Formats: sequence, structure tokens, C-alpha cells
Amino acid sequence: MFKRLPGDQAPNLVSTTPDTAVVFRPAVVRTPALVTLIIYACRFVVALVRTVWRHPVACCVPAALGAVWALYGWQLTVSVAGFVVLALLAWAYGAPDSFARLVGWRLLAWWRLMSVYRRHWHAVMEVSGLARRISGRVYMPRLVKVQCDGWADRLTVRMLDGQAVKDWTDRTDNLAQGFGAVSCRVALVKGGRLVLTFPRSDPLAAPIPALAIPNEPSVGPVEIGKQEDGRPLKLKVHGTHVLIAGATGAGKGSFLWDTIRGLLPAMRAGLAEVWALDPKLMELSFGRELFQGRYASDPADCADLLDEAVTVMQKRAARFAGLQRSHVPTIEDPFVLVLVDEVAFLTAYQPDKHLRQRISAALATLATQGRSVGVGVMAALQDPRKEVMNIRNLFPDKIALRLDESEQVDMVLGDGARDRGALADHISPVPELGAGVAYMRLETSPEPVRVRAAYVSDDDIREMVALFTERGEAA
Ligand SMILES: Nc1ncnc2c1ncn2[C@@H]1O[C@H](COP(=O)(O)OP(=O)(O)OP(=O)(O)O)[C@@H](O)[C@H]1O
Repeated sequence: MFKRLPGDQAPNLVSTTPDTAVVFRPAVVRTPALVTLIIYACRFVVALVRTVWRHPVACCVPAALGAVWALYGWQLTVSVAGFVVLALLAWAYGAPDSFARLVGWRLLAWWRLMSVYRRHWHAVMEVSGLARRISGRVYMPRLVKVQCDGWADRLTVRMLDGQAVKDWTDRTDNLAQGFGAVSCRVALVKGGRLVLTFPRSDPLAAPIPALAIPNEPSVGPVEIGKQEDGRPLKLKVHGTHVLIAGATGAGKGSFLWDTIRGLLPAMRAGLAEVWALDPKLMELSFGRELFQGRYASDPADCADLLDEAVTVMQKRAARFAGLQRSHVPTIEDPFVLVLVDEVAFLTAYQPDKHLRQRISAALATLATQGRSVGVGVMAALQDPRKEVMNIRNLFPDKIALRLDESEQVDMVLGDGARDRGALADHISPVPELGAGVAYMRLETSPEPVRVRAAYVSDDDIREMVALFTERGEAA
């Protein structure tokens, strides 16, 4: 603090300009040692109370051991501590799931809080610009709690008043680097509170082999791979439409084949049919026996097949009107999934304008009216621009595999998806690392989820065809 002293010429004065009549001298207020000690003691008590409040278990254990030591001596203390450690080890070995849920992840969360997040919190907030300095006072976002599971650390954070989620999503790189993680995901939980997710490992790093064909016929969500937290990835196909976008070699075929594989028992039971449009004549032709004649590659045949699907849809709608509002698959009215590989060949690159318009109209009709009567569309494409696929917004569920440009991410997944952590343009082009890896945004959840589809090889497709045709021979 500086005190203004007009005309003062005493030594040790500070002047901002030479030869000026206005000079300044630091005004030093001496604080008695006792006051300083009292301030430190108060701070210590507050910190102690706050620590006990926040970490009651971690504080009670050493306190209880200390009490046993004081009352009964060190021998009993060591015996009790040893017994507790052995009991915990036995629990961890005998029932690892319940141990992890009730003790393990909490211990890890406490350790990560102390060793990483609280330790670096101030520095990371200041350097990344998320803390604010106003009139010399520092305002710091509050780290509310840390939770851990087998895959990631989740930090609940109280934003500063006036901060926007975008302030945080713009700094995910800073946060990840600051806390030594490979990535950071930001999600708003409720007004002013965010959850920052820092993965500790990546269950999607290695390709996933084709999953076992399910035993039960079902059109319910089909298991097609893994989510980034290691849980199974189940994709809803009945009652929705799915758009899959990815650069060449990104692994779009995996999503198509995994879906067919998951539906195979229902197809065998007559509860589901897959109709395939394969204008590139590469992807789906390999298993065309599975489509029972509902397969087309020539654009004119594709248009006919789509028109047929529209007719099925309209007849069902006329029958169901006033009787039922959602579709239940039966042998008479099976779930029909129209698979379109490289839909841009039909909607954008098709030179015959009439055919193009017919196909676009049929796809738009199916996408707007099909799902409640059991006709779904799953379309894959490389280029997600509006000129190429002007009905992409009619698909409630969207999947973005590796994309070439960052702007394409929001084109596929919707506005703000990339800001929320869907870095589809960062997925590795090396097939072992990145093929089949995608970000998925579902109608029911705005948060993009990172997933990997299992790889269905040619041999797996042959096995599926054999299993399916076996049914035909048996019938
Ligand atoms: N889920 C997966 N896991 C691991 N590797 C995969 C996966 N899916 C595909 N691959 C590998 O990536 C290669 C390209 O896959 P695929 O042909 O399905 O890509 P695509 O997106 O359909 O490409 P295009 O648009 O050129 O047809 C495959 O030959 C395979 O080696």
C-alpha cells in the first residue's frame, strides 16, 4: 500500500517520476506476533473442521487407532490395525465387486483427490483461465467431490457465478493436460454444477472381436460392442432411425454387420427382416442370403425396394390407426430394418434426377413415419454435408466414426457435440486403434458417448449365413 506525501524528501521514498513534487512511501503496519498466531490458529481449526466434515471415515480411522494406542498400548493397536487390513484383503479377494463399490473406489477417489486434483487445482484453474482475479481478489471454481470407477475419475465442480459451460468445454485440453489425463469430458448436471470426466484407461484401445450371436430372438437394443467405460454397447434399432457417418475405412460396416448379427435370432424367428440397399455393391453383398431377396444394388432397384418399404409402412399405419400407437413385432408384422450403405450414392451422386428425388422422398417418408409402425432405417455415409444428405436431422440417433474435419462432427451429431467432447476428427486412422471407434448421440441423451463396435469378419458373416440358411433347410 502506498501513502501520498506531498513534498516529502525523506530517504527511502518511492517516486514514480524523477524530480516530481509528489512522492510515495510504503506505509508499513506492524502486526503483533500474538495476532498473527491467533489468525494461524483460527485457520488451522477451520481447516481441521472442514477436513473432518469432508472426510469423516479417513479422519476417524487414525483417531480411533490413536485412542486405542493411548488407552491400551501399541501392541493392541498394531493387532487391531492388522486385523482390519486382513479383513479388508479377504473382502477384496472374496467379493471384489462389493469391495470396490463400498471401499475400493472411495479410497482411490480420496487418494486421487489428495494426490492429483486438490494438489493441482489452483494452478490448473489459474493457468487455464477458469479462475478470475477481480480487484486483486482471486475467485476459484470449487472442487466439490471426486468419484472413481474402474474407468474414470469424475469431478463435481461448482462453476463461478456468471461462468458458462462453454468456458469449460473450450478448455478441456488444458484440464486434461493439467491433471495428467488423456482427455476430459464436460457435462452440466444442474445449474452451476459440472461433472468433469477424466478417463484413466481406454477399454476401446484394442479391436473387439465379433460378439456371440444372442440366443433369444429380440429386436430390443442389440449388443454391438463396448462403451468407453467398459460397459456393453447396446444400440436401439427398433423404434428409431440411425445415421452412421465416417470417412472411408472408419469402420461403418462394423455397425451394420453387428446390428444384423444381433438381430439374427429375431430374423430366424421371423420377427425381424433386414432389407439391404448396397449401391457400392461391396459391403452387404457378402451376406445377401440373409436378406431373403430384399437386397438391391442398382439405383433403380434400390428405389423400388424403398417404395416397397413405404407401402408396407403405409398399410400398417392404416391397419394400426386407432388400435395401437407402437409396434410389437409379430410374424405377420415383423420389424423391418432398411439398411442403406453409402446413402449418398442414392441421394446426392445419383445422376438421374428423377430417381434421386424418388429415393430421397421415400427415405424421408420412412424416416418421418416409419418408426411407430416397425419400419426403421439405418443409413451409412461418408460425407455428412447437408447437400449430400439433407434429411440427416430426421434420424433421431446418430453415430460419428472418424471424420476428416472438426466441423463435420456437429453436422452429424448436432450442434455443440464437439464442444461436449465428441472428438470424432481425432480418432486414429490406424485401423487397429481407430476403426469402429465412434461417438454416439442418442435421442434420449444429449451427451455424446464414445464407443467401439465389434469387428465382424468375413468368417463371422459366413457363420451367420450358415446359421440363417440352416433355419431355411430345417423349415
Ligand atoms: N470394429 C472394428 N474394429 C477393428 N477394425 C475394424 C473394425 N471395423 C473395421 N475395421 C478395419 O477397418 C477396415 C475398414 O473397415 P470398413 O470397410 O468397415 O470401413 P468403412 O467405413 O465401411 O469404409 P468404406 O466407406 O470405404 O467402405 C476393415 O477392413 C478392417 O480391417
